[in-house]
Amino acid sequence: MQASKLIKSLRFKKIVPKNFEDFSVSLVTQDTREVTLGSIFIAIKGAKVDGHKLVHEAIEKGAAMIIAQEELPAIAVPVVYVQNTNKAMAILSSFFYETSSQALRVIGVTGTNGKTTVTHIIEAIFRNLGEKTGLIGTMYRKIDTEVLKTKNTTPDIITLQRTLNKMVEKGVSTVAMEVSSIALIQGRVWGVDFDVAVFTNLTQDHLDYHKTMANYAHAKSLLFSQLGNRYTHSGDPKVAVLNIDDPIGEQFEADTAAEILTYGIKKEAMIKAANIEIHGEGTSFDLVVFGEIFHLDVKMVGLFNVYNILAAFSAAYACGVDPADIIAALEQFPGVRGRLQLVTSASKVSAIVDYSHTPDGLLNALETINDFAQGKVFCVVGCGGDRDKLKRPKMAKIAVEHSDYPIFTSDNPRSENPQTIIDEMLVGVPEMLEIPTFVDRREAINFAVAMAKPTDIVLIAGKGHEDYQIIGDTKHHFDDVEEAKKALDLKEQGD
Ligand SMILES: CC(=O)N[C@H]1[C@@H](OP(=O)(O)OP(=O)(O)OC[C@H]2O[C@@H](n3ccc(=O)[nH]c3=O)[C@H](O)[C@@H]2O)O[C@H](CO)[C@@H](O)[C@@H]1O[C@H](C)C(=O)N[C@@H](C)C(=O)N[C@H](CCC(=O)O)C(=O)O
Ligand SMILES: Nc1ncnc2c1ncn2[C@@H]1O[C@H](COP(=O)(O)OP(=O)(O)OP(=O)(O)O)[C@@H](O)[C@H]1O
Ligand SMILES: N[C@H](CCC[C@H](N)C(=O)O)C(=O)O
Ligand SMILES: [Mg+2]
Repeated sequence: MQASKLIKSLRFKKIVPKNFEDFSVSLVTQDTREVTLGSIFIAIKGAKVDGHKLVHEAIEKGAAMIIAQEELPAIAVPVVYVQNTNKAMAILSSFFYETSSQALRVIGVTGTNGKTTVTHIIEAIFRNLGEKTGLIGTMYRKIDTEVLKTKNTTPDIITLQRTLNKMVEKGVSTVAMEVSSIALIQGRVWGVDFDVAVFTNLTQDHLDYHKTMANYAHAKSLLFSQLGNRYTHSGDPKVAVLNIDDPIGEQFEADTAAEILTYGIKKEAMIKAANIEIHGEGTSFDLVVFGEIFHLDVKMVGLFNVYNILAAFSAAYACGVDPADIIAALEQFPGVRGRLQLVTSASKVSAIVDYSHTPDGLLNALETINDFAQGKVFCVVGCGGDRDKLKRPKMAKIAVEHSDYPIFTSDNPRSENPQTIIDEMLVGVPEMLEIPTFVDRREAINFAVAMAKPTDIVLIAGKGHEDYQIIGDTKHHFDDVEEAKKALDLKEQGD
């Protein structure tokens, strides 16, 4: 695409110099590390780095045009001044990648917990229909069978548009993507044409970033206001899928002009679950779809997973998929890696690795395990460094109140002192209780497994699929499932 054509998409701008020699744009990027000959570099004022200070580096690497929001000293290439480079980035990347999201069915999922799980279930439903699917979220970006690494749950808008574009090229038709609250505030999905937006739930997380729960809820609401009321490329109406049991779900009804599809268990919903029976190997329940009843036996356990299944079912139903086809996929779905993932052993002690890193997530995981545990429940848990500090005493209290043996440890301490994080967890626990604490997560897991007796369960919470521990700026290899297996093997050898 020619530069002159591309920057036409920015209406309010000043170009210096006014007349420039046109060129074919090789890449639009906000990152100097990606710049190649013929790129347009967009200077973003980030939390750590100001892209305006990196303009010379970008030009040295071949940038042929700069988009800026702050006055730059005279430079060798044309500069397009705009009011907000973040917005310009959204507009330019959408045009450069030819508004790929309009050629795809895009299902966005937001909420504190359950996004990764729900997007994986949605992906499985459409894949089961024989479609090529896309997935964007915490664990990876998936373009049909190709798996790409990811830094954020919701990537920056350029990476996102690039990924969507590649999906179109590869023949993908439906994309399930996690949309985090931070991404919504930062405009990482500006310009993305969602067809369906799903809300899972809202409980405490990320208050380090949003400061108040009201701000956090507002951030989530942006997905629903952004959904709009236009008809999709296929002529289907846009739909907001809302968990009606969560009071915030009800609030979001007023934030969108799209059609509403509600799901829930407690309140009167369009799509409901009833007669729920949870057992160690799975869950059975009746799915009530506008009054019509279907019986389901799924492999996932826990009431919260019934909510996740309802959310995914509703999203597919909103796209017009036949309930029988959705149910066929739901009954086969094996669960997601690192979400209540069972690690068994001959010693009959089991470990469960789960990504519960919020108070509500931890409570749900423990309540679910308590429902089917025959022996005692151990809970190895830590709290992330450089993340919401208010979660720490709350998660500690939940571990103490809902498990028989809580053990506190580290979970990605990042730039913080791990012992300080543990001390801040201990604030939530009555002083007379002696909680074993281990800064070294491996020691904590080994201790719990060594103490456990046959039929006991050791929940290892907070890191799920993560295969690293971030200490300072360094990512060390660390995998809870691997560690649990090693500890269980060691226990068997010792017995
Ligand atoms: C606090 C926060 O959200 N930070 C995000 C933000 O980074 P930032 O503002 O600090 O950016 P910066 O590093 O100052 O860089 C500014 C600009 O300079 C550019 N730059 C920088 C260095 C360089 O050498 N060259 C260069 O061009 C950068 O590309 C950028 O354009 O913009 C970046 C690009 O979009 C994000 O990757 C980054 O996420 C960081 C890694 C992060 O940890 N974010 C977390 C808090 C987050 O976003 N989490 C959510 C929710 C998770 C969940 O609940 O599932 C998520 O969606 O991941
Ligand atoms: N619907 C739900 N309600 C409450 N807790 C849930 C729900 N679904 C999952 N959880 C808990 O939260 C953990 C994380 O689940 P999942 O990865 O699906 O959420 P997420 O929203 O993608 O999280 P993140 O914000 O880190 O991306 C699970 O391991 C489980 O303990
Ligand atoms: N998306 C969440 C994941 C937290 C996972 C936990 N292991 C931690 O590092 O705190 C975050 O970045 O806050
Ligand atoms: Mg996720």
